[in-house]
Amino acid sequence: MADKASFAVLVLNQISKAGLERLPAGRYLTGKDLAEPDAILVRSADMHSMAIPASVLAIGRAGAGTNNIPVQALNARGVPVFNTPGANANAVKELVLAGMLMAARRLGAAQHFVAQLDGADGLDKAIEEGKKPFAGFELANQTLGVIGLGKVGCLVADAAIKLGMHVLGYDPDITVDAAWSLPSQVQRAASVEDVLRNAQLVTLHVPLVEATRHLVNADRLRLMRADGVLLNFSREGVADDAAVVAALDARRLGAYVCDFPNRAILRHPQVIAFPHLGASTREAEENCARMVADQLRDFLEHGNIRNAVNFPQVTMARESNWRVAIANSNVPNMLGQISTAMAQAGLNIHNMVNKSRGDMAYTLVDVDSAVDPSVLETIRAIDGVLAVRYLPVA
Ligand SMILES: NC(=O)c1ccc[n+]([C@@H]2O[C@H](COP(=O)([O-])OP(=O)(O)OC[C@H]3O[C@@H](n4cnc5c(N)ncnc54)[C@H](O)[C@@H]3O)[C@@H](O)[C@H]2O)c1
Ligand SMILES: O=C(O)CC[C@@H](O)C(=O)O
Repeated sequence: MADKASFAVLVLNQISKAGLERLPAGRYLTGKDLAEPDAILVRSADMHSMAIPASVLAIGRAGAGTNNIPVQALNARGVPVFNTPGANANAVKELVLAGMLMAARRLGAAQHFVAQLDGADGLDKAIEEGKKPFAGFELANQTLGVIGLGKVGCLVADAAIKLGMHVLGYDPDITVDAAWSLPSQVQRAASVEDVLRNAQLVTLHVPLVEATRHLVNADRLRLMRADGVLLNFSREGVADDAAVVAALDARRLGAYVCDFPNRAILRHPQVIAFPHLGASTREAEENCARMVADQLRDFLEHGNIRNAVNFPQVTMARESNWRVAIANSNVPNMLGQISTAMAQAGLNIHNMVNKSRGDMAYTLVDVDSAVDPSVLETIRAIDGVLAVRYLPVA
């Protein structure tokens, strides 16, 4: 297999020009209709039913959630799925703050009331009389529960503390970096139930995976205060929306703020819904596009893996002109077999890095001379090897 002089990148959603510009036209072809792409750039397009061409070496998600991508199936092909941790977190945080304020002060209904006034004589009286139903509550001194303390959850927790709120956070897998980034005032909850029982407002910031599907269900909703506010900026499916509507109708929940409208919640008077707007700011779209383009390029040209959801972080500075990148199952004796194949072909290993994550492992090997295609075929034939790429410096 020879070095690839150029790469074709299929673009499934609108990706900011700020990112596409980082794939230089001389080496990259980007477009919506490419038959045999080397990579795919995507935002929220559902790829589960898509036939992903065999030519695809990587997927780049300009955003955080990857539930629209068939990651398991791509594992079997040794294809990394990159995302952009934190690149849109501030945009989501700001919309969560807006959602909390809209719910606390009934701003949507109040604005609707003003919009339908006809401006006739007696307007001032109509305003003063009409505002009575819109008296709300202040966020300061309320308790906000944050479920999921990753990039978004940590920013929301920090902003809430700055607004004078008490914050109760829950994340069984919080990273050390995330924990360090949290203000010391954030209290640690023992469970989802603990958060729901003790917070007036509860905001969800977890990925949608099988373990988080209907994380907030009918039983758990019963733990919330009758005037409580639930905010879902995670994904449709993290809260059971039918159960949420039942709780709202039975006056066991005060309001639901949601970024994923569907038939169950549409036009409900106690629902404040946005059209999946969390990440839709100019800044977030540019941040995500730049980050994903850089990661994709580093992988396509050098085999480096940064921020893949299904592979370990593996980067190695280039010290030789001949690099082989191998994705394999995380099983014993893979490195032994790979290095034996290289040694038998008379190749001297200059530098090597191998890391694993769950079922997946990834190896970068720099050698001191050119690699014959037959060596790559030998490595490709090893049981457990999923993908092999040769990346000589052009
Ligand atoms: N509305 C939008 O436009 C928008 C924008 C960005 C992200 N999102 C959604 O928000 C999610 C979170 O984004 P992020 O950037 O903070 O991701 P992140 O990966 O930085 O954080 C997710 C956190 O959730 C935690 N978690 C997982 N399962 C949990 C559970 N059962 N209970 C508690 N915590 C759990 C993880 O440990 C992690 O810390 C994304 O996966 C995406 O679905 C939506
Ligand atoms: O791309 C978008 O517009 C939304 C992205 C957002 O849902 C995410 O998970 O990052």
